[in-house]
Amino acid sequence: MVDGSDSPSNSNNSSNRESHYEPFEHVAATFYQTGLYNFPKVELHCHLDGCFRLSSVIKLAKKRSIELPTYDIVKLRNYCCLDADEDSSLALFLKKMAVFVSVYQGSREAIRELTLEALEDKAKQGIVYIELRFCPQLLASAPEHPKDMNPCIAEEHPDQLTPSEVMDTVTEAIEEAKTLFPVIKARLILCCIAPMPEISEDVARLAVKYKSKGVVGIDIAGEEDIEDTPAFRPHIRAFQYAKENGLHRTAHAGEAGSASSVIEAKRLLSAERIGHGYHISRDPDVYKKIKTDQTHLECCPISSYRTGAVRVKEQHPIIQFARDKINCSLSTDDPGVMLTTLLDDYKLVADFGVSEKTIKIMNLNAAQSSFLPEDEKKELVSMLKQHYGPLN
Ligand SMILES: O=c1[nH]cnc2c1ncn2[C@@H]1O[C@H](CO)[C@@H](O)[C@H]1O
Repeated sequence: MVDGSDSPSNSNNSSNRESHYEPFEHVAATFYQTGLYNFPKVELHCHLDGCFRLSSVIKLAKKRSIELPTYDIVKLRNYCCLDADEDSSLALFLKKMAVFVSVYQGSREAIRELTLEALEDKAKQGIVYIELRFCPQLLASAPEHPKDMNPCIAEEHPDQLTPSEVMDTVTEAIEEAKTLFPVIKARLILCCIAPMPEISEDVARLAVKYKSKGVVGIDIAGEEDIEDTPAFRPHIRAFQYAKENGLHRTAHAGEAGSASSVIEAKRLLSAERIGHGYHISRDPDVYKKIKTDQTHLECCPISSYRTGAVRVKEQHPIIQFARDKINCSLSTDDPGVMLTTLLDDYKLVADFGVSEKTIKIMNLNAAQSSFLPEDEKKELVSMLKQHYGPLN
C-alpha cells in the first residue's frame, strides 16, 4: 500500500508481485495526493511516445549518440514550447516531436524506461485509468516513414528492434508497472499514421495479436486527412479488421482537419471516439450530430494551442462543449513535448470558467467511453462516483 508521502519507487509492493491486479480496489487509500484537483482521474488521449521526461531524453541521447537540437535542458524546454502563434501547426509540432521519438527508437531499455516513467508520472497525478497510444513501427529500429517526418532517424542506432519486440517491451513494462504503481491501470491503443498507409494493416494485426496483453483499440494519428480515397483505403481495411476482431476505434479528426473529417472518421473507420474534434464547432450540422450521437471527444486543451488547432484562447470550443454537455473529457496528448501534466490542462479550462464539478463529469464521461470491457468500466465508474459524491 502506498500513501501520499511515498514516492512510487519506494512503494513496498514486492509481496504483491504475483497477486491479481485490481488497482481500483486500492484507490481510496492509495492514489497520490496532488493538492489541487485531488481526485481520481481518467485520461484517454495520451501518446506514449510523447510522455518522455526531458531529462531522460538528454541522458539517453547522449548515451546513444543521437543528435538533439541542444543538450541543455533549459534550451530544450524552449525548443519544445511552441506557443499559440501564427506559425504553430500540427505539421511543425509533429516534426519536433519526431526528434524526441528518435531518441527512443530501436532501444528496448529506452522504451521500457519511457513506459515506466510515463506511468509513474501519471500515477502521481492521481490518474487511475489511462489509455496510452503509440505506433510500434515508429518506435522500432527500421522505421519506414518519410524522413521529413523524422529528421533524426539514426541508421547507426545500436539496437535492433522489430515492431513486435516494441510491443513486447511496452506490454512487459506495463506488467512491471502493475507492481510498482498499483494505483494506475493502463491499457493500450495502437496508432496507424495517416501519411503511412503501408503500415496500417500491420498495426491492426499487431493490435489484435496483443489484445490479451492490454491492447484495447486502434487509432489513426499524424496529419489527418480522413476521406474515401484510394490512398486512404489501407487505413479503412485496418480499422475494419480491428473491429471484426473485437477492438475499439478512435481517430484523430477535427484537429488540423475539417468538421467533416469527424463524420468521415465515424463513417469510414467506425470510430467510436474522436481524438480532439474541436472543429465540429465550425459546422452546426456536424456539431448537432456529434451531440446527438454522444460521440466522445478526447480534448487536449493545451495541445490544441501548441498545434495551432485552436488559435483564440477565449473562444476555445471546449467552453461550448461544456455548456452543451457534449460527451468529452480532458487529456494531455503529448505531455513531454507540451511540458505539462493533466493538472495544467484542468487549470487552463478552469480559467475559461469550467467548474471543478464539470471536470469531474468529464472524467466520468471518459470512464463511460473508455475501451475497457463492460465489467471493468462499471467498476471504474462506480469508484469515481464514490469519490466524487453527488454532482448535482
Ligand atoms: O496531436 C497529435 N495529432 C496527430 N498526431 C499526433 C499528435 N500527437 C502525436 N501524434 C503522432 O502520433 C504518433 C504515435 O503516438 C506520434 O509519434 C506522433 O507522430
